[in-house]
Amino acid sequence: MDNLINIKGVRHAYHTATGPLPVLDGLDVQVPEGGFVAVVGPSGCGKSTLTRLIAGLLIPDEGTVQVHGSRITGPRSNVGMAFQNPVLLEWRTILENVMLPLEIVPTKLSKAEGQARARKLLALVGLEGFEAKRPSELSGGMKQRASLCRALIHKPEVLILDEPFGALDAFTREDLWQTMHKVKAEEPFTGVLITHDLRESIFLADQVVVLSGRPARTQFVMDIPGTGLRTLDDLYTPVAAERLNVLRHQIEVAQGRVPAAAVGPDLPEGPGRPANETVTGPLS
Ligand SMILES: Nc1ncnc2c1ncn2[C@@H]1O[C@H](COP(=O)(O)OP(=O)(O)OP(=O)(O)O)[C@@H](O)[C@H]1O
Repeated sequence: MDNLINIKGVRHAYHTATGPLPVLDGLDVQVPEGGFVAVVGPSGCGKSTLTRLIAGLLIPDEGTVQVHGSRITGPRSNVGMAFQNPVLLEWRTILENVMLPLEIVPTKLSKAEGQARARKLLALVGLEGFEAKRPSELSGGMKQRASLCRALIHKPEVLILDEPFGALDAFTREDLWQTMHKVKAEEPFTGVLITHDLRESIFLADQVVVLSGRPARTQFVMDIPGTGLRTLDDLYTPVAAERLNVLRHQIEVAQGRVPAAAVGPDLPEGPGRPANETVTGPLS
């Protein structure tokens, strides 16, 4: 499968009042068309910076960021984004909030088609009947569902999710994970998920990329084989437990709490074994 997103050898420093702050130092991430990659790593290592690169909001000092083979040179409209804070506009209904990108991003959809699509997406995430409500009438989880619909309304080439479930309670979060699987089946997208939750990463993504501490490089890549719907039971299997162990170990390496050379937990043999669990360098 061709890579829709191709990030190679990216280095970047922010210029701050106290001098340059190197944030990325050898970032390699590839996302095939229709793929869903989760990015995990220590706090402040540069995960959100990676999303800005994909959205074209930041041009790297070195290396390349390509989408569909074209180098990104500026902000891109064909990206959908959802964040930890859903930021819905109180003076608009939920339906109008979901339709907002259609007023900003060039689209071939008529107003009626846009409205029909917004209604379809809201029904898909379980918000049928809430179209005329205001954001303050919705729970945190419902707002996040609406935010997801808004991110998808214009059929973006890439969906970027920056910790969208981070502020939700555990049960609501798990509900949203299952909704995400449903959405992906009905409205296929190419996605990049930033998360601190390793369970979330292996439940949702088909590849997990671990970044090192800042300045971040691609430290470890784990494929999560198997496509299609996953159930929460899949998180309680021995294979899932081993994957979480391996990822937790990699995070400890990234945090500098254990040396990189330390031997990680063993992975089970068999069909569920991640394809490249021993990869400790860049993807390429
Ligand atoms: N515009 C900016 N100017 C200067 N420094 C910045 C800017 N944006 C981010 N930083 C710094 O760059 C580093 C990486 O930030 P980034 O938000 O990408 O990390 P993160 O991995 O997403 O963090 P977290 O896990 O805490 O959400 C941090 O030290 C942050 O303070």
